[in-house]
Amino acid sequence: MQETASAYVREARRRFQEAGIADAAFDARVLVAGILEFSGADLVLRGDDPVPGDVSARIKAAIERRLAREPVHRILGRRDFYGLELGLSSGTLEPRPDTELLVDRVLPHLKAIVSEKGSARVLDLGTGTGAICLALLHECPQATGVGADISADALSTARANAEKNGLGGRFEGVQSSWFEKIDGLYDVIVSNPPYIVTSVIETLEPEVRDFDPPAALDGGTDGLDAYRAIAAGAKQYLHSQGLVGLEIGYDQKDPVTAIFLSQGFNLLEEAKDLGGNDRVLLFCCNSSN
Ligand SMILES: C[S@@+](CC[C@H](N)C(=O)[O-])C[C@H]1O[C@@H](n2cnc3c(N)ncnc32)[C@H](O)[C@@H]1O
Repeated sequence: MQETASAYVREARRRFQEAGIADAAFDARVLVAGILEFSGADLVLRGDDPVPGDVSARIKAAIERRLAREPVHRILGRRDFYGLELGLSSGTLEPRPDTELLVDRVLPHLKAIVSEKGSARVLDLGTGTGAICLALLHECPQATGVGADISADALSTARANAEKNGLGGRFEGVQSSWFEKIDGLYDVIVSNPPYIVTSVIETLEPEVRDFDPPAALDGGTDGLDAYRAIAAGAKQYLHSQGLVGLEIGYDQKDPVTAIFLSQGFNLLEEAKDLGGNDRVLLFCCNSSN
């Protein structure tokens, strides 16, 4: 085979299709372009340039890893989220496009708080790569944030992502099980917690089941453990006008709402993802409680 980017894309696409990988053509392009650090346009304009031997070896190894069902962005070690490039590690979930909806919905509230108070504090529980908190801080330069996670590996990745994106001065990583090591008051608490029912995890696609860390997926026997912990603690760490923004599983709107109502919150907003599934809930404090 002639060792050019185009030839590697064709080979990867063919082998991914033969292996039954769903988005074979897309994955082949993203993987090969990602290793070459090519844009989509580069792939067309420089597709017939010879690929140096060391890079060829990396492309071949990456194709084998994808055939073993490792996701493309995990192989590349990075993924874009809300316009930021985030590094990934074994202790982090790969941030999903659906989670950008949580940022979309929280952002106008965060900006309103900043225009009223001049600043705002964000707490991201289960921060992983730092995705949600860093996106909010990037969009809102007057805000500062704490990203908390139980995983030391995730926190060191989140801190590195903050530095890499010029947000290191406004982001602090704290190793904590939910609120355990958290101090102070926040204007916004956000979380995309683990919410998969434990018994469902083994039925997930291998890309998720075998490569996302279990602590990022496992929500306990009914998938709701994290929401109960967050609802039970949130009021103590929120300013009176503060809000909680959550990502949820497609079938969790009613039980998560019930959990937060039982702790004295009001449902402020709900949003569906592009697939039409319930995905985001925003709660505010109920001042009568
Ligand atoms: C679904 S991932 C979300 C990661 C990131 N926020 C995102 O949206 O891409 C859930 C995160 O919660 C963390 N986590 C799990 N149990 C936790 C706990 N008891 N306290 C704090 N974080 C926890 C996991 O390590 C993981 O990083």
